[in-house]
Amino acid sequence: MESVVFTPRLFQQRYNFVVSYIDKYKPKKVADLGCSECSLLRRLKFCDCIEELVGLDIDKSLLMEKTESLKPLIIDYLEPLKTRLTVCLYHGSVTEKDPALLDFDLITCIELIEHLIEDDLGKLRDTLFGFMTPHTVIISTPNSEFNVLLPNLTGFRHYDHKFEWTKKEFQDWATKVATCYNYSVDFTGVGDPPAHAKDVGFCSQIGIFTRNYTESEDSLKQKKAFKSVYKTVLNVVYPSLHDEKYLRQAVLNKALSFAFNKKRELLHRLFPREEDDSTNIENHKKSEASNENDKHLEPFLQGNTVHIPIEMLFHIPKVKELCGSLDILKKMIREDDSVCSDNNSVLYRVDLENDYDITGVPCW
Ligand SMILES: C[S@@+](CC[C@H](N)C(=O)[O-])C[C@H]1O[C@@H](n2cnc3c(N)ncnc32)[C@H](O)[C@@H]1O
Ligand SMILES: [Mg+2]
Repeated sequence: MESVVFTPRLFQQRYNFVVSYIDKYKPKKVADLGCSECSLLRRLKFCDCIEELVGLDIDKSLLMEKTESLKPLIIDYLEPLKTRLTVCLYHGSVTEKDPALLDFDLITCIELIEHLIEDDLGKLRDTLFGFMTPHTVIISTPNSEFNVLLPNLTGFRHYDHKFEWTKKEFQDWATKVATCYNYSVDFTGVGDPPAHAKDVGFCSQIGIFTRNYTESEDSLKQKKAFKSVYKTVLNVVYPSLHDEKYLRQAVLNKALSFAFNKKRELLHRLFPREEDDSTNIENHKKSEASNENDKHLEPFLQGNTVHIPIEMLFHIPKVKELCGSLDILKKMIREDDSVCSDNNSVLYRVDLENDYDITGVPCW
């Protein structure tokens, strides 16, 4: 038989499906049940709208192995997120009720349900739709009708699967669940069948459940009083521009690296290395003359100090966007001990005779 090749690979198509859903509906609180090696969570970390991202799995060793990959990297500190983001991993079972998973906008179960014995599937149904009650649930599971197209497959697709359902079996189960817990459900899937076997349907079938009612504050409050049973494996808050410390750092990184380059450019212009002294002095004079007119927007040299006007730094689009007003930028610069400044300029003292500035860094 002609083998079926998925491009992108099937698991990636499942993740892409979730990411597209998130891009469209912008949920803020998202949880992935049976998150396994956290591959989906690592992708969801980059969805701007998500403020709280949670993974739950019963396999603690898998979670422990992957905690590092969900912690902020150096780049996350250098380029803080615009939104807040907290990432939590819990060790626990989808059959247990814990307030940590209440009040979510979206909960995904990607290739999870087929790993549960009948009794646990019943408990998941009750926990997910009767206790967690997120606004939306996305469940994916193998479509057993597709199996005839998978070469060399005997039995189930994975040794741990407890069942694999036809389209009708999944849709019957999902429709019953939806009716029972007051959700609506739509069906789709990923992994297109080949043209000659369209009837088998998608390789992975997907149900999207949407809650039909608004949860009352009272009901939520009662459930929040439940005892916690999940064990926290990871709880990290990503650096975000909502945090004054990271906002200040992001503004100063941008503004001061720009100021430093402007200082170098100015000194290059005024004192080209190949030039003789008389040209240097002429350049210097010209520069001082022109700067009288627009000192607030052009760097200039006065005595042995380079002035980089703060107003000029404020016109860097990113700096303007981040700090909003010139006064705030001035305050941030004034309060940073590592920067020498007066109220109008960032100042660099330079040792013109030796081509070095006072910090020992070559001037140009
Ligand atoms: C096939 S893997 C899921 C893969 C993952 N969702 C993905 O798409 O990359 C099934 C996962 O469900 C987890 N699991 C099985 N029973 C569970 C339960 N009762 N509670 C939580 N997780 C469970 C397993 O440990 C495993 O990591
Ligand atoms: Mg599976």
